[in-house]
Amino acid sequence: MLDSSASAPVTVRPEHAKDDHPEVAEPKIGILLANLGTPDNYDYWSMRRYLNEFLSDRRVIDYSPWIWQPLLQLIILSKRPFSSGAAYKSIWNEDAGESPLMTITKAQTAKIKTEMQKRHGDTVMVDFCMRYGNPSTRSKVAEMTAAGCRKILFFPLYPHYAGATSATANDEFFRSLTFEKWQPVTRTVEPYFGRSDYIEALAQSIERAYAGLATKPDILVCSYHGVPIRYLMEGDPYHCQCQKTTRLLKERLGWEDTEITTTFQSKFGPEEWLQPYTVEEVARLAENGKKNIAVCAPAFSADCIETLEEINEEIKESFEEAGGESFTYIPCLNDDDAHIDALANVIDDNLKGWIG
Ligand SMILES: C=CC1=C(C)c2cc3[nH]c(cc4nc(cc5[nH]c(cc1n2)c(C)c5CCC(=O)O)C(CCC(=O)O)=C4C)c(C)c3C=C
Ligand SMILES: [Fe+2]
Ligand SMILES: [Fe+2]
Repeated sequence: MLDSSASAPVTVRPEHAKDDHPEVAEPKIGILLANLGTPDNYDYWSMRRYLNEFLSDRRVIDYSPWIWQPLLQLIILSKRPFSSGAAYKSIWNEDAGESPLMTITKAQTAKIKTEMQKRHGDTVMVDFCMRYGNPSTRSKVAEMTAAGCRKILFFPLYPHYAGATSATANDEFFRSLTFEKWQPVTRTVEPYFGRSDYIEALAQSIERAYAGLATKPDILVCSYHGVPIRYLMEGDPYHCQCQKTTRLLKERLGWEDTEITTTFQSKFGPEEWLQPYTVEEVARLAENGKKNIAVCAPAFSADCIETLEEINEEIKESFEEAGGESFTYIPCLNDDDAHIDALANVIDDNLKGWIG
């Protein structure tokens, strides 16, 4: 576990303090990165605990709990922990005893910490938390305030805003603040789906992947995690932000419309989700003669079950069964240097007035 509080906080006495005052830590600025979360293991109970917390979140599934909870507890959570557990097992980082999302989030945090300390020295403290599972948002907010962070910048690591991701991470952060006697000053970070440094990092990763291929793919499929269409109609801007990322990427790469497309994956439940669905679109592409495709996943800042298992196993299979010949998955930006630099720039832009 990455431990940014390894050195004990330096404590000072308030200037007017008598002996009956507690000591307080030297003030710092906390940068708390947040990702979605992940199970502690892939066994039935670890999976059930994780999925229960995740799928009970009303920002994710907004049905009335009177209808949803019996369905979730009695039907979904009696089956899905087995199938999801098997999917996690196929991608698990056995050496570290954790999921890829956890390993990559730790690597990102370590690099961002080095970069921020290079830029700002010891006035900043960098750490990460998860919305579901461990390390919890509440535990990290408590650690940061105890270490003297009188200001905290909370940064959900999603390029695009969605109620089911950024907003629920922020909700949990705000709830965590309710437990602090001396609440820090806080800010949350604007989505970065259109920033030129993020688009540049994406474009470079695609150019690198294409340079290593014998033949240029017929098309690049930008596969974003989906949400129900109803969420878009109720005002969630996620769809439009995803479309904009693809357009900016296409412009930066200097490509034609026919060389790149947007799709949505990971449909869950009976409602209609954003379309086209990746799993169907790759089959259609193969049937229409596009036998050589590449797929990237710009909505994910780190590879996870949805990219390593769903895209690179299920979606690839759908393409090949429809006659596709060559399927290249381009990994997420993860701890790529250009990505870390872009994230550090997002942090710096959001620290304005607090630092420098
Ligand atoms: C990248 C943005 C994401 C959006 C938008 C999103 C919306 C959303 N997700 C679900 C249901 C599930 N998502 C699951 C996993 C998962 N989702 C994201 C990201 C977004 N979700 C990530 C990064 C992950 C992977 C976590 C990991 O540990 O690797 C799952 C779990 C899959 C499983 O275990 O079976 C579900 C279920 C909904 C319903 C939704 C929008 C309403
Ligand atoms: Fe999801
Ligand atoms: Fe849109």
